[in-house]
Amino acid sequence: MRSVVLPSGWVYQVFTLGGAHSNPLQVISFQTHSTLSLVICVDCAMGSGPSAAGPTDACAKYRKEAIMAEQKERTFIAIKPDGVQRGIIGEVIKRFETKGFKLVGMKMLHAPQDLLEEHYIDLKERPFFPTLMKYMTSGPVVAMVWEGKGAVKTGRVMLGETNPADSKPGTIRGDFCIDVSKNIIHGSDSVDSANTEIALWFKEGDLCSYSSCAASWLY
Ligand SMILES: O=P(O)(O)OP(=O)(O)OP(=O)(O)OC[C@H]1O[C@@H](n2cnc3c(O)ncnc32)[C@H](O)[C@@H]1O
Ligand SMILES: Nc1ncnc2c1ncn2[C@@H]1O[C@H](COP(=O)(O)OP(=O)(O)O)[C@@H](O)[C@H]1O
Repeated sequence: MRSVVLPSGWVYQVFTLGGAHSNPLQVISFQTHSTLSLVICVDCAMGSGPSAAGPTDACAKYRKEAIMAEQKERTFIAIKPDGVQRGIIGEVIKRFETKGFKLVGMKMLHAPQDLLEEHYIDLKERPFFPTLMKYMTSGPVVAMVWEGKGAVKTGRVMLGETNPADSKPGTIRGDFCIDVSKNIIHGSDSVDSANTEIALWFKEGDLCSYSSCAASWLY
């Protein structure tokens, strides 16, 4: 049996996959925080059984499913009232579209106060919270869900820093705004918060699952 020493902060888990798989398959997943980094089949990793002839069919199938799941990561992006009023909706959509992300949900709404209080619950004790609520209820917002590999992390890079003054040119906040209290756009900061925010702003039936003909040119 082979053994590995994991760098600090990494964990591994061994589990058995059944269900959709024709053969029950035991896999080891290596993770750091919530990021799935590597999944390997026990047969292949341990050099026993079918691995002598290469990865098992089930392993290859699981890997393919894991890659496809990676491409389905979703992030919640909202154009704030100042972004709507300043006519930046099209520019934001253009940037996410031309990057290669897939739009799977979008709606314009006057966000109710209770929704915003839930959305910004972590900031409730911050001194600027009342200003933030006044700002976010000052006009309609455009709520969107974008899908693609690394959508959360890359989405944040595309947005820039919270304070536009710290945002590099080329980022949305770096190019289109000046002040932290009017920073035109929101983007989820982790996969977990993306899932929470999407569930808060959208009902499951509001989102569209579809294949994009561009996928094979992107991945
Ligand atoms: O949630 P989003 O809106 O994407 O923002 P963020 O992740 O970049 O940043 P924070 O949660 O720290 O702050 C949430 C928002 O609160 C506002 N905000 C943060 N700090 C602020 C401050 O010092 N004064 C006024 N508004 C502030 C600003 O609109 C931020 O985008
Ligand atoms: N110091 C601040 N003053 C005014 N508004 C702020 C300040 N910090 C954050 N905000 C507002 O609160 C929002 C949420 O903050 P936060 O979640 O920290 O950042 P981000 O929006 O980049 O995820 C910001 O986008 C911004 O609109």
